[in-house]
Amino acid sequence: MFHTQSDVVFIKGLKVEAVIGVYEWERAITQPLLIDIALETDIRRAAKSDDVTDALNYKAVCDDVSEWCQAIKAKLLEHLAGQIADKLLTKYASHKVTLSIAKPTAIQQADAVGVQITRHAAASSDEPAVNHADNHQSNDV
Ligand SMILES: Nc1nc2c(c(=O)[nH]1)N=C([C@H](O)[C@@H](O)CO)CN2
Repeated sequence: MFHTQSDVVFIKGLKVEAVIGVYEWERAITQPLLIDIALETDIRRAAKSDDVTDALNYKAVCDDVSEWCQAIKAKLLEHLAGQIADKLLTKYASHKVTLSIAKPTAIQQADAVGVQITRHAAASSDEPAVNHADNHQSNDV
């Protein structure tokens, strides 16, 4: 089954102080991280009900991501981003997450450095995997 809607719940510039970095001196301090998140999700139920319990709650996502960053104490931004994307897809009703994590104070000559990743939820077991190359007749874009 294709996902044809492209609704997104997003968070921009979430600031988290966490232990992050590969060098010895970085393991003894916290540094700021700036995090952007886009969670693809179907917002139609929340749009109709106007009830936050029907929504993918961005406050809950901010709280979780802050806590996970501080707990993981990753060396590489790649590791941190991968772990957080996996946790978001497991916990929240989203089939695709795009996540960027920047270290604004890591490189003096740069405004920020970081990584951006996109991850998809595993296809559910009751839906056979679809080979998109074999679906030329599909109206989905
Ligand atoms: N691709 C990456 N390169 C680097 C990372 C990283 O997480 N991913 N980290 C560092 C250091 O921790 C750096 O931030 C210290 O200034 C270097 N390169």
